[in-house]
Amino acid sequence: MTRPLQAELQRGLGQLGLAPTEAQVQQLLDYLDLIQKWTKVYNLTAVRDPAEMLTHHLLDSLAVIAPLRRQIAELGLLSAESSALRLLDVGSGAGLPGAVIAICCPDITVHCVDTVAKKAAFIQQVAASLKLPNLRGIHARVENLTDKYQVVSSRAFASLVDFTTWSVGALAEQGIWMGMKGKNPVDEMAALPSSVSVFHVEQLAVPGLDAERCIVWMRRAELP
Ligand SMILES: C[S@@+](CC[C@H](N)C(=O)[O-])C[C@H]1O[C@@H](n2cnc3c(N)ncnc32)[C@H](O)[C@@H]1O
Repeated sequence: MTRPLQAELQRGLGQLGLAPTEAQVQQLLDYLDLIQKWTKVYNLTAVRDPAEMLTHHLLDSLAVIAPLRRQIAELGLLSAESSALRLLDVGSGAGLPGAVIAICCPDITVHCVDTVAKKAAFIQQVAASLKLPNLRGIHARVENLTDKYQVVSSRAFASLVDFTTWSVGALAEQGIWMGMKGKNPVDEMAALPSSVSVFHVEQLAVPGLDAERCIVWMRRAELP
């Protein structure tokens, strides 16, 4: 990782109001290095340019950290009884946003599921190399998972209907879905079944990225 990119990351973190430790910043930089190294062999992501990887992948994923922490606090998802909050990142690919969340939030247990074995193996490699005991890669279809998670996230995965339908079996009773999207996906939200309720659409500003981004927060609809 070159010095200008490091400076750009620090600037972006500041703009997002994040203050990770020095060790976490180093883990974020090492994570980018690992993606670049593995992408040469395993084609983990279409983005190859390091500067583009920083804005389109890393900063884009970092933009959800503060909103995620806010939702967890507001909804009381991290209660005194549960020692660690569990988050499932669906169709995680190279670990976006799952690995970034695991680095920035050591108090969250993050599982990244992907149908492609080499992608799940990459996550295991990231966990080992960066010494992240809270990160795990799972090689599976999300539809087949039965363990429960308080937060189920996805980025560049599928329509909101498919995302929620395929992952509902992994959502804890009081859990929430965090769908990362570009433009406000009005049509996708309108197509959601009555069993899913959107409780907040949150606009995001990603440093260095001139594009619309939002999070669609959803949960199970309360039955009448
Ligand atoms: C376009 S990639 C997005 C990767 C990453 N989230 C990102 O933002 O760069 C979508 C990923 O979903 C995975 N995938 C597709 N269907 C899946 C399923 N049913 N269960 C788990 N993963 C799936 C694919 O293998 C692929 O890695």
